[in-house]
Amino acid sequence: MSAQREMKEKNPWHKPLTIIITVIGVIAIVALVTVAGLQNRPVFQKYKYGIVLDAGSSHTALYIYKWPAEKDNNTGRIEQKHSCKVKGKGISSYAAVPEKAGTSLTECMQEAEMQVPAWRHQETPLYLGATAGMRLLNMENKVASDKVFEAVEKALQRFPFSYQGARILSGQEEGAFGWVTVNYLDDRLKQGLQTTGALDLGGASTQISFVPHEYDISESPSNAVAFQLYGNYYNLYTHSFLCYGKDQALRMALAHQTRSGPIAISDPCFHPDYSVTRNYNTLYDSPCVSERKPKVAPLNFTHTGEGNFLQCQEVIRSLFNFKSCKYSKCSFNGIFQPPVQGSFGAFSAYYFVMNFLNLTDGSMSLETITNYVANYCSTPWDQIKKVYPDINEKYLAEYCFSGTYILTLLTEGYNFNTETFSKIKFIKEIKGSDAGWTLGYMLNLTNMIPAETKDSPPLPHAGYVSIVTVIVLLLFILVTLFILSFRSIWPKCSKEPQIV
Ligand SMILES: Nc1nc2c(ncn2[C@@H]2O[C@H](COP(=O)(O)OP(=O)(O)OP(=O)(O)O)[C@@H](O)[C@H]2O)c(=O)[nH]1
Ligand SMILES: [Ca+2]
Repeated sequence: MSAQREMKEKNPWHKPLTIIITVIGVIAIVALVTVAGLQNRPVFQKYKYGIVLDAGSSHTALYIYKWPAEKDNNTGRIEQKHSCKVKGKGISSYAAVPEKAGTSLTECMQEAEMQVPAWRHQETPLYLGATAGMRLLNMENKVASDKVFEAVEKALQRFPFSYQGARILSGQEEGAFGWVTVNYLDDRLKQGLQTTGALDLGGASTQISFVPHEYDISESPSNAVAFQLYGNYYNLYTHSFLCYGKDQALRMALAHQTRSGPIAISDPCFHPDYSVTRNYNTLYDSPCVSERKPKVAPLNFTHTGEGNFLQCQEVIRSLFNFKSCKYSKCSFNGIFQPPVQGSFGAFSAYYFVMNFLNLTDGSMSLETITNYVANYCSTPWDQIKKVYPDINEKYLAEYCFSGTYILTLLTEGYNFNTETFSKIKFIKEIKGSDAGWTLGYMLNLTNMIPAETKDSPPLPHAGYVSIVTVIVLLLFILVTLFILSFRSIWPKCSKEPQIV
């Protein structure tokens, strides 16, 4: 009995001190795990959302962006959650039936309703920005353009989001916001790194934006945009060429070849054996070419292909005016442009076309690419259709023209040479978000490009380290005390080695 009592007294588990040490130890471990967990927890908290509709000349696309709810005070990373391509053509094509411009958006807007949690709908800003298609319609027929906007506004206001308006972006905004998007997604702005230029080829206009090496803004102030982002200053050069998107450029090329009103043309920018009938009125129904419509012309003309890259380049060159330049340097049409500088991201139709032609591999030289396009253009149309049976024939027929146009625009228009051309990356998206002006537009309108940069965890780093160190020290002391109190009974518990 007394031996049992003695054992009990010696057993450290029966000492109040041991119990206290154990309790404190457990609390310390729980505290350590909690602090570490909170400090390093993944950012999967609630999100906020923003929606931008890109009403382009060829089609409209809806983009939903999301960012961590507690970080919308400028520090959270914004990413694309979802995109939806509106069926049919761009809103400017509904000039004669404006209501349809509104209803065309319904499906994508319903998708947005599903994508954004219902409890966030009311606070989710919704923007619509229209680009070159509406710029042209506005020039051509202001009343029709206003009606399209009215219909679009009415349609968008029916949805539960926080509608912030629909408007036409200036070419300068379109270029600058594309540049912001690319550099934001690449984390170049936050880190103050060298920026990347942005090349956007749309259907009706094309934009070039970059930070030049030495830039005398005063030479052409209308091409300059000054930014202060994350504490850094940027003097951006940007220009948008209306009518030089790939659809309007093709119109201009066809207009050039039909200027005398022939019944047939043999076009070097289309494949040999290609042949379609085109309507004169349809071709010349755009402010980019309407003034050049031949006085006397039949209703239609036969458009056949010839597949000759060099001659196609000649036709394309005729769309540019390289002669007049009142500045120190010009791109074309008398527009000031400093020499291209640094790396570039080329997106939208630059990407669609170069990706189709398998020319997005950065290691290919300008010469290889040119030879490839020349060879592609000379391939007969029947053969092309056989090789690509699943590709929309309208797109397929135009890749020869588009490839040649892209090369001519970049080299002779913007003056990229063999060396600088290799710094162009043809991209669709960056880290899961599409390259384009929409993200930059939303960042600007929601004031989400901050002056300060740091993501701050709940505790400052020094505080976190101190707390963890104190807890670890405490644990160490407790474990030592624990071992010491156990040692008092070890001799009894341990087995003596037995000599047999
Ligand atoms: N091959 C191919 N072409 C496409 C695709 N999507 C759009 N395009 C064409 O590429 C060109 C440019 O498209 P976008 O960048 O959407 O042009 P947009 O925004 O409608 O036009 P802008 O208002 O001038 O910016 C147009 O000629 C489109 O018809 C695609 O998936 N594949
Ligand atoms: Ca566009």
